[in-house]
Amino acid sequence: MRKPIIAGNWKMFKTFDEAVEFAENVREKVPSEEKVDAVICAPAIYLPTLVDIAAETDLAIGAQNMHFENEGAFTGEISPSQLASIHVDYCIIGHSERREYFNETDEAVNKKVRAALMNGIVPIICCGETLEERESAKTEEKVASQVTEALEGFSPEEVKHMVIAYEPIWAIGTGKTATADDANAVCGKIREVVEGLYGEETASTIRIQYGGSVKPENIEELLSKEHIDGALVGGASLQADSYLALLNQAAK
Ligand SMILES: O=C[C@H](O)COP(=O)(O)O
Repeated sequence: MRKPIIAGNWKMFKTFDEAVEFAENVREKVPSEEKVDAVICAPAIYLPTLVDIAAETDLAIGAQNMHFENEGAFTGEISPSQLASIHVDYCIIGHSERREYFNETDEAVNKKVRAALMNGIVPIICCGETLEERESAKTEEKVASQVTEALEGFSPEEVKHMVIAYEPIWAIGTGKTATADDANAVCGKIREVVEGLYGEETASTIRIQYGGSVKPENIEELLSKEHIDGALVGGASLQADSYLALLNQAAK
């Protein structure tokens, strides 16, 4: 049985004081990591402080993006080895907002996934279709191609340590959630793609999250589905109460 993973993605929200208050509030309240992996992916400038606050608790801290080189003349970028040097455990890679607004390509995603693993960071690899693609029945094709390119060139053992987040773009921040059955069908398709590339054992080990308007009211049904192993959560991860409610549901 796969352990659920609930990752909050704060995106570009919260002041420093709000971030600290949140982390201090939840750090002792998150369920045991034996039951659920609890992650907060915060703005980069807050990461060292949040890592300190979360130290020796069951809360893990992640980044929202990184470069694929460990160092170099890349003004304004943050490297995977820099994240590792402050003990960041996770990094979201290829979020649709990065693909759309910052031209992140599947090739860059693949390089970032490799760089994350080489630095001991768990990549949360995002994929998902636009509304137009869904309406023209291209969801599976789009997601399969994103996953295939992101996962190119790894060993089965490496792939087992990755997390994939299926986020239909039309469901992000809109209040529209894919039905649990639809989300499960696409997550099942992703598992099939992983199986085709890396075999049954890897496919049944890798964790696949759903993301897109997840909240305490719909998490239970989503997590009851065979292929959904957790959630990547935007809006509902910004308040301690709703974030904890999501974790507690997942830990049941
Ligand atoms: O990374 C998180 C997703 O973009 C979902 O955001 P949301 O829960 O606000 O819809």
